[in-house]
Amino acid sequence: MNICVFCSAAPLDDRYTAPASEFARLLGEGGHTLVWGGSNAGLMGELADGVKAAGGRLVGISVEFLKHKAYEGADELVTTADLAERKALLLSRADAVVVLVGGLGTLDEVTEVLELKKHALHDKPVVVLDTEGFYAGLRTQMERMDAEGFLPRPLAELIGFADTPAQVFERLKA
Ligand SMILES: CC(C)=CCNc1ncnc2c1ncn2[C@@H]1O[C@H](COP(=O)(O)O)[C@@H](O)[C@H]1O
Repeated sequence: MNICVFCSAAPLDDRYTAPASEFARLLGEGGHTLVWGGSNAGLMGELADGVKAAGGRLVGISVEFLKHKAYEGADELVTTADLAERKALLLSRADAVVVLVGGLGTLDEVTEVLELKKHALHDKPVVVLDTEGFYAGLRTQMERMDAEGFLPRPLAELIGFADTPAQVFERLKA
């Protein structure tokens, strides 16, 4: 399976990096391909290192203004002209999307994927690894949208939440 992962480009505390490394190991050992932003920065770099060490394939989709931070050692590295093109390519190369802890870049990416799914422009599974309850606030906000009629289809069809890396793969049936 080609699994697109959105996650932080920042160097993070062990309580965030350890579950991400476990996720990377399961992805690689499962014979999957990581499709990601192609950077060596922070958690993105650690994720790629973990997948590679576990024998997984790496497909990086970088962007012109960040290509100086591109990960060396990807099996395939594509550089897009801008962020919009990168987001489109990340999704088109994926069978499923997984969201690890992240900041505004991650939020931008997952929001776009969910908006496209809302409009039935794709139907790929989207699963959040909710490490340390990091996404509790976002989840509460989305549940309120769901409960109060802001979403045209049930939230549970758009996105799933997992507490552990193993649960992510159970949800993806991968
Ligand atoms: C120090 C430096 C120049 C880092 C390079 N920074 C980046 N390199 C590659 N992808 C990025 C970068 N910043 C944001 N992104 C994209 O946005 C997400 C990370 O943004 P954030 O840290 O969550 O907000 C990633 O999924 C990635 O696809």
